[in-house]
Amino acid sequence: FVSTRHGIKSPFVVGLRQSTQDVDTVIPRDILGPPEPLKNLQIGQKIDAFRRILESSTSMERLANFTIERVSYTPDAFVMHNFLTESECLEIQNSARKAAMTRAETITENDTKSRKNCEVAWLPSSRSEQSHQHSNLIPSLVSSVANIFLSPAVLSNPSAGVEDLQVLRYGTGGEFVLHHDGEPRTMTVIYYLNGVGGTWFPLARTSNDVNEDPCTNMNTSQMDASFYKTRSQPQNKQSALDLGKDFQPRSHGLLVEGGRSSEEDSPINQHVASIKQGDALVFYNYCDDGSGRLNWRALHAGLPTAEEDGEKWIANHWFRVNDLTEIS
Ligand SMILES: O=C(O)CCC(=O)C(=O)O
Ligand SMILES: [Fe+2]
Repeated sequence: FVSTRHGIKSPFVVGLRQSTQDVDTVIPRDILGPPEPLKNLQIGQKIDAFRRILESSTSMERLANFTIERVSYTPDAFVMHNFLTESECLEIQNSARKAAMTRAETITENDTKSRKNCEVAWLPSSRSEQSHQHSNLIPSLVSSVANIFLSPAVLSNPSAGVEDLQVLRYGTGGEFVLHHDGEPRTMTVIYYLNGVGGTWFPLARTSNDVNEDPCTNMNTSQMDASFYKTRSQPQNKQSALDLGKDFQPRSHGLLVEGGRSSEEDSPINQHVASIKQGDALVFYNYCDDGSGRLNWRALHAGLPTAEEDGEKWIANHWFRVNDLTEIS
């Protein structure tokens, strides 16, 4: 991802659709979603991947294996099983504690209730900001994720980048109500740092069978249009909540749930994907059909943390393309 800083020009002419105005489609398809071979991965299929880990005790590099599994078609969503080691999960938690955690606030103005009982710390993503005490863990996660999940066109877009790592600690009952991660966050990565999950996508399609699509009975083009009317900042929270009101976790959409021991356990049903400590979820927030529109089906919530789960620790990495028009 370092190359984007040097401004290698993309060969594509791209531009983001502006608010609700109709403009000609100028974004090629297959840029804002998963590249090959992830694109063609079916639900239930896995591919093997690896990343380089620097062992801090020995300063030796080793390759760590993990698997990638598709968990939803719309939005495109994947779980990376065993992406982080336990000690890496603890390192991130400890760095967040040291950085001092403050009450989490969402980007939506005048809205303090979207996130409840949740604290946040931001840790630098860029290599140059790593202090001597810090390992290169976070920058190395950025490169691994970017190289696997971003298309060549996004990787070479000079305005593409990643935000600092946002670490969240929820207490019992802590939650984040239904929302869309919003513009210009093209891709979200959620790292599960202690095995507690509860991330729910009510509108996700997790089956090849169209009858099992939670949105079959919806007028999807109208949904698209109404989402578009309300997506401007501050996000209209009520309209987001309304979109999920007829649906239930475990029966509709996709629930990314913690607590089950291993990926070998067969899931309860197609609406549930199990994660454990060190797993990560990757999903795409834009449609990849050339329209440049946000995908309203990427709406999601962090469900209230159960008492028996105690704390829930996750971290978010938001990859973004700040200005697709820049390279038009
Ligand atoms: O808590 C979760 O599981 C999801 C968090 C989330 O969606 C966010 O922080 O944007
Ligand atoms: Fe989110």
